[in-house]
Amino acid sequence: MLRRCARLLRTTGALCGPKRGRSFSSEVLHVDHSLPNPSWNEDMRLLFDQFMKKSEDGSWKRLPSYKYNPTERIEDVKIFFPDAKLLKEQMSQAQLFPRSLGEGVGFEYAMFHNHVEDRTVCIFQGGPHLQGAPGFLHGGAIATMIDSTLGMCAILTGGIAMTANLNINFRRPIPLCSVVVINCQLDRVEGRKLFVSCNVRSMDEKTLYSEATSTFVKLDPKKKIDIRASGAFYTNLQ
Ligand SMILES: CCCCC/C=C\C/C=C\C/C=C\C/C=C/CCCC(=O)SCCNC(=O)CCNC(=O)[C@H](O)C(C)(C)COP(=O)(O)OP(=O)(O)OC[C@H]1O[C@@H](n2cnc3c(N)ncnc32)[C@H](O)[C@@H]1OP(=O)(O)O
Repeated sequence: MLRRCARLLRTTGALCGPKRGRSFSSEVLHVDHSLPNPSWNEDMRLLFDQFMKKSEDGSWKRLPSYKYNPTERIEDVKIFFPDAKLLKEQMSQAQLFPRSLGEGVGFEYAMFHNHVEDRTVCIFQGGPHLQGAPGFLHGGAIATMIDSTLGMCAILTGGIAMTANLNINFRRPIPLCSVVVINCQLDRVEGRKLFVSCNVRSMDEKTLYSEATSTFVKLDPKKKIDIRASGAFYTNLQ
């Protein structure tokens, strides 16, 4: 496993150190990171191909994923924000956390959604920069992917919502650089509350790594979100 991680670090160039500066070119904006790249191991590719096959009849759909929140989504979210200009800047400049690390060293994942069954599946290969206990994934990294997958499931089935509550049971440690499957479903809807749950299993489904339940709350258009509070963020970056 450690050898596999070392190979990953070499192929992705992570040992060369961090790159300086930021690029906001449209080329960077439009790279879909939920497609196979050289850092994906065989298991990841196999699962990806299996889900692409399942997507052929339209029951499953691959969810594209970018470093930035796609500004096409702005129509869906702008009713919640009083300042549309600031929102647009935020969505196109700030990076989505799970896509903010270099290729292969952090979160490699692809999600698929089934609209009929209200289910979202994420295939996830956690790279060497997500280490917690030696040789295993950090719990926060696991929580990030669980939250992201549950979030997609909630948003795609119920509309724009935020995580209000997240409970995770970590049953077994997840080996670094292994591939796991996060299986999410919408359990029920009560008013603005969307109850979702998931399990995280090994590729052969024999090992149950984690289980989680979560409540997402659909945003209320009457309650505006003021992102001016993150003004310091822009000052520091520029
Ligand atoms: C705008 C964000 C979304 C934008 C998405 C845009 C595009 C999507 C594109 C790509 C998506 C990419 C990734 C998608 C995945 C994302 C996953 C990440 C999601 C997050 O990482 S997100 C960050 C962490 N998240 C927060 O930062 C939330 C902080 N929080 C709040 O902002 C408020 O708290 C809020 C809005 C949650 C509710 O506030 P509110 O004022 O609208 O609602 P209110 O309090 O009135 O509650 C209404 C009913 O929910 C019940 N309720 C409330 N809180 C509860 C709790 N904790 N447990 C159980 N029930 C709860 C009440 O009991 C009441 O229930 P009842 O109706 O029965 O009385």
